[in-house]
Amino acid sequence: MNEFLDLLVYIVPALAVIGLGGWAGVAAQKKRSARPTQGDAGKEATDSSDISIDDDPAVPAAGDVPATPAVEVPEAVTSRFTRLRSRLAASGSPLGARLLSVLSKDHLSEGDWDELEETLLMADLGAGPTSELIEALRTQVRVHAIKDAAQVKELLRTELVKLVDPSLDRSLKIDRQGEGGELPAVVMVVGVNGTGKTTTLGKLTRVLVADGRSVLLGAADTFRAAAADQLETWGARVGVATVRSDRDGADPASVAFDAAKSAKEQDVDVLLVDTAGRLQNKTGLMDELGKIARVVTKEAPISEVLLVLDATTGQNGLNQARVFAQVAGVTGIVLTKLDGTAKGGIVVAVQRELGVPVKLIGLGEGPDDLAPFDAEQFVAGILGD
Ligand SMILES: Nc1nc2c(ncn2[C@@H]2O[C@H](COP(=O)(O)OP(=O)(O)OP(=O)(O)O)[C@@H](O)[C@H]2O)c(=O)[nH]1
Repeated sequence: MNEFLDLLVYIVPALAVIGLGGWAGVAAQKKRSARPTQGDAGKEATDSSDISIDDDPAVPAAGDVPATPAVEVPEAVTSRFTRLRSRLAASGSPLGARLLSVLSKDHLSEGDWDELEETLLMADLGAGPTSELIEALRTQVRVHAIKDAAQVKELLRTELVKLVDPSLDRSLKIDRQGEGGELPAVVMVVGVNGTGKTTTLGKLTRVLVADGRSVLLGAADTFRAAAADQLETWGARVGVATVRSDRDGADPASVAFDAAKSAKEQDVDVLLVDTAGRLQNKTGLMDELGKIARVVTKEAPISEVLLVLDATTGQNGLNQARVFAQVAGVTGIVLTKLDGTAKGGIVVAVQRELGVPVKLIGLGEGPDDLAPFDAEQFVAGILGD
């Protein structure tokens, strides 16, 4: 459903939220199926004896049965927007405030321009975009003799939005595939350790479920023992099953294959595949990603490969991005941990570097702290609007 984020255009202005209208837009659409068929998913056999589907994720272990159903309803768009927007503003405002305080001076000295440059570089905007922005601002301020602080702010907003590039297609490819829509969409997350891959998939699961889509999770992170449990817990909270191996260190490609097979057999709308964190310089592990993708593709083409990057890692994140993009065919970036960092400039740097758009941003550890990326709203957040 390519309209996933496109609908932001219509809904966000009314909500004035950092792109959360995208979720609302999704919910407004007619869906092929309402909820995952958990019971059915559980009945499906998988090829490998040690790979299983938690057939009734919403039901807790015996002896621990609560009186009320355990399945949660994801937080409503209207109640999360203020919280998320203020987080982005809080993390971005040191940058915005510093830029504006310098630009609002009557006369900008060479020292002031240097300070601006330094501020932008420290926000991880990257050398190229920084000099472009400084150049554009210098020209405009000089030519139009701009002194008024409000005018300066608008100028800065326009130039920053240009750099972030609102024209990029940021829609998530989560439509069913195949000529008659007989195949599920397959979304895979990749990235180095601890960037927030599992958490992002958990949050995304909630969004898709709230949207009325049936989802299956594939725990192909067999390296970290707790990763499959973590994913399973995320799924269980919203009644989504997880295909996983009961054996630590199992072949991740085998789990991914079984997940894809089950997703197809169960006719779910979207399969989300988690992968283990891996350093971009470990060739064997990077090759493993290719293998996972190849076996999944035997069942259904991969719709999205999302590279999950920790926004606080700066230049190092860019190095990771380059290698993952080459090896794993990344189609979108998820920038996590944007709460609590003033390094939002990485959005521009990573998009330029890869030619791949930032599609989602993580703004906290909470279950609903994920938002579609929107250039204007992001810049507004940075400027502390
Ligand atoms: N503040 C903040 N924390 C986040 C965000 N996204 C994830 N985290 C936290 O980052 C930590 C790592 O998240 P995981 O989802 O386990 O990361 P991972 O990439 O799956 O980890 P590996 O499988 O070990 O590679 C957890 O403590 C998450 O709660 C975010 O947007 N903001």
